[in-house]
Amino acid sequence: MPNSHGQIRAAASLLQRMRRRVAARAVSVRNFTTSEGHRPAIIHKRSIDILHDPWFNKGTAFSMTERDRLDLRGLLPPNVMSPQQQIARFMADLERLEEQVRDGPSDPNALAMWRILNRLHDRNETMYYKVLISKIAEYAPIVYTPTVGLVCQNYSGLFRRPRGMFFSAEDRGEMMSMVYNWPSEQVDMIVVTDGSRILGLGDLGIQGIGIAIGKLDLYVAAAGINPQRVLPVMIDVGTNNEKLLKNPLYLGLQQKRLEGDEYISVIDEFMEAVFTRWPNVIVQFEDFQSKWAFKLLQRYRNTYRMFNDDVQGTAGVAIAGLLGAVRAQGRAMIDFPKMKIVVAGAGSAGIGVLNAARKTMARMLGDTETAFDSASSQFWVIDANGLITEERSNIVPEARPFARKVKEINRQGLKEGAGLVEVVREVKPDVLLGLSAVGGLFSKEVLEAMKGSTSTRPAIFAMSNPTKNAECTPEEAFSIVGENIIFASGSPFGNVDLGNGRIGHCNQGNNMYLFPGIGLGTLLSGSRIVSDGMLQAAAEWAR
Ligand SMILES: NC(=O)c1ccc[n+]([C@@H]2O[C@H](COP(=O)([O-])OP(=O)(O)OC[C@H]3O[C@@H](n4cnc5c(N)ncnc54)[C@H](O)[C@@H]3O)[C@@H](O)[C@H]2O)c1
Ligand SMILES: O=C(O)C[C@H](O)C(=O)O
Ligand SMILES: [Mg+2]
Repeated sequence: MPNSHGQIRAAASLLQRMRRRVAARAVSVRNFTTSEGHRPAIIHKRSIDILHDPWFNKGTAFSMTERDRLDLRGLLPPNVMSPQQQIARFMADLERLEEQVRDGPSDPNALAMWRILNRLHDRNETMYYKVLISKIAEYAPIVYTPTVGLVCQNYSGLFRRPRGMFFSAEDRGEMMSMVYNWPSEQVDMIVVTDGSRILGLGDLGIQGIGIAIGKLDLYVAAAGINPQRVLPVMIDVGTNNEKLLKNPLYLGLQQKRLEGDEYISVIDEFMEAVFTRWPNVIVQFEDFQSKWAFKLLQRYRNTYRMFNDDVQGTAGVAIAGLLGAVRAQGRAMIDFPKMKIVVAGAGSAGIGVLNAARKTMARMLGDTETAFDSASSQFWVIDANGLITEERSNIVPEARPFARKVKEINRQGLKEGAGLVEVVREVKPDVLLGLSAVGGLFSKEVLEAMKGSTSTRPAIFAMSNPTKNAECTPEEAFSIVGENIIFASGSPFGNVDLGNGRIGHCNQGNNMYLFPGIGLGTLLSGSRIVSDGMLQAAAEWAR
């Protein structure tokens, strides 16, 4: 460090000279980053370094002029390819596998497709997003749910190049300077996870970063966010997954998760650091176990531009689906508060949906306290211990507003802890919604019971992810409950052939249809926070 005025002046002038030299080496290349060719990009790299930088690499599509100006001549095969030719060459490989996946989805083939796409992501981001956007319906299930679940489960073995940032419990006190290690001056969108509840797959520790990467891919592909301005983040506070704790190849901290104030202090430090460097960033919390999801949302929602996708994004998509179901049942929208809804799962997702649905119903009923009470009585909530009533001991505070009154359910012939089949039989709901992470929970008996629904078109939303964790498949639902049902699943399933040219439609109810728009809307509007009203408006507009 300089310690006298003379040394400080010398250091300052050296810095000046270095800055000028760097500026002189910066090359302004027209038509560089965009295919349309009207936005110049400044790049402070030359030669092989450009080919190794996925933000700027264009591979064989570098024109001869660019090759000369960037010292690339001789570093690439001589034939200049158009971006279209490049994509055609790449697709030949991918489409062969795609056919196999279409003929019979299998984990190894889906993973092989993910590897090919991921390698392109690491080489040439511009081309990667062009490919992704061109076939988003086909490739979203590869870079996102369900294949991303498999990727997270195998992340330590699949890891080749880092993507995003890792903050660990070991980095306490360092995060404020660490954020400046990220190469991008501007970041618009961060998706952060602590890996504690990845889809329905449980605690995957550091391997959960895959989910943040997959979500941000959709921000770029669906919302048009600049790929240089997105940042996937993993906060590694340990893992309680015994298999990972014992695996010598596991890439995260091999210690039990931090709890209590220690845990919160890590997340606080991270939030302060990222909002100091990028005051306008939006932070999406993803796949935090429920006990932290609610607490952190309450802690930050009025201070920072942030939201929790599992609590709020899921709620928005579910409300859009529920309002769509009212319409599909041929009822007036104002009938929504009359719907009887059974929800299996009272975690971050289930409670998020319940809160938002209650709010929407109460608003339709006039937004009074009585309206809230009356709306609450439309829900029957079941968790791992059965029907939640006021008699439940150790009830989580977030579930309390939805606990059924004992007298009331006694009249229905139900009691605390009643099982799902019993509840469905007695309630005869219009909607059965699953966010339990339990594959097959909507068993034959449960679906048989749904045949007693008082609705002409009962709705079944099996929203848990990934595919194996879905509460039932569309085939099961259509074949057991009947052809008139309205069906949605969290992970993608194909439609069901009902014979005689009729199709049972499988809709997808996944927060992917909401979060890119929420992020983009927040960014464009310059809103200081992400309010419930914004999510509500998005849900009602989406239906
Ligand atoms: N489709 C979507 O957009 C979307 C969004 C968020 C979460 N999810 C999925 O929802 C699932 C749950 O997520 P979460 O964060 O709420 O998890 P969580 O672990 O916090 O909650 C799961 C809930 O299900 C309950 N449960 C467990 N076994 C049950 C059973 N046999 N019967 C009834 N309830 C049972 C638990 O008691 C708990 O209340 C996951 O699979 C996740 O992938 C889907
Ligand atoms: O990631 C998804 O596919 C949806 C949701 O956020 C989940 O946690 O399951
Ligand atoms: Mg999630």
